[in-house]
Formats: sequence, C-alpha cells, structure tokens
Amino acid sequence: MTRRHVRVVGAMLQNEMGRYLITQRPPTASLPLLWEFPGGRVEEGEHDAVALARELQEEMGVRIQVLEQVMHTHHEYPTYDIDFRVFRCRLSDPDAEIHHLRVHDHRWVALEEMGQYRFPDADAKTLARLLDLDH
Ligand SMILES: Nc1nc2c([nH]c(=O)n2[C@@H]2O[C@H](COP(=O)(O)OP(=O)(O)OP(=O)(O)O)[C@@H](O)[C@H]2O)c(=O)[nH]1
Repeated sequence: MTRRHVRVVGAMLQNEMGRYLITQRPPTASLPLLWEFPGGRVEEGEHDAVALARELQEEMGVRIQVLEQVMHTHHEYPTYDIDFRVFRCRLSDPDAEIHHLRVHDHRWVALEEMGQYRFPDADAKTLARLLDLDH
C-alpha cells in the first residue's frame, strides 16, 4: 500500500493579550477532539498562504494576513505522513467574531496553559518552539 503524503499548513495567531488561537477538531474527524493550530491541507497547485487563508475562512469565517513561516516539520502517522508548516498570521480584523463553521470549539490560550490541551503528535515541535519563544 502506498502511503499518503499530505501537505498541511497551520496558523500561529496571537491576540493583543499575547494568547494564541487553538481550535478543536470535530468529533467525527480523524484525530477527533484534539486541539490544533487552525489550518488544513494544501490543495494540488495551491500556494501555502492561499491555502491557509482559505482554510481559516472555511473553518471560522475569518480573514487573515499570512506572515512569515515559523516552523517546518515532517511527521509519520500510522497510515499517512504530513509535511507541516506553521506561519505567523494576523487577523485582518482583530475584533472579528470566530464562527465554528468547521471547528468544534476555539480558545485563546496563554503559553503556560498549552499543556492542558491535547494536540496531535505532529505539533510537538511547534509547541516546543512556542514555549522556547517565551524564554
Ligand atoms: N490544521 C492542522 N492540522 C494538523 C495539525 N497537526 C496535525 O497533525 N495536523 C494534521 O494535518 C491534517 C490536516 O488536515 P485537515 O484537518 O484539513 O484534514 P481533513 O479534515 O481534511 O482531514 P481528515 O480527512 O484527516 O479528517 C490532518 O491529518 C491533521 O491531523 C495542526 O496543528 N493543525
């Protein structure tokens, strides 16, 4: 069986209180109810920044500006592997309401609270990088 290779982009969005936006995967998705950096799969031929803006619009109805890439990692899940890039982003309207269109829930989380949430295995490096930023 050939393994699936999936290109994934995620957003690191910080609010004016210094908290980061994390979203919860739906109960019916793969990795159900885990928390993650909002984002998703990049479609064939699509640019990362375009894919990321599209995903946030589809998942939460918000517009973002995509800034620099802050992390790049590969992770092998049992049946597929991902090439995962995280970009620092900004909400185009900081007061925009976050809708749960394709996410189960969302939270703005302080770094010291991140440990209370369960993330997919592929996020370990991003979380380590974030906690490192704190020092
Ligand atoms: N958006 C996002 N996806 C992540 C993160 N960490 C991580 O392993 N992923 C994985 O990257 C893929 C993202 O695709 P997606 O969430 O758009 O997937 P989907 O609903 O189409 O996927 P599915 O068919 O696997 O349910 C998933 O397999 C997800 O588990 C993360 O922090 N953010």
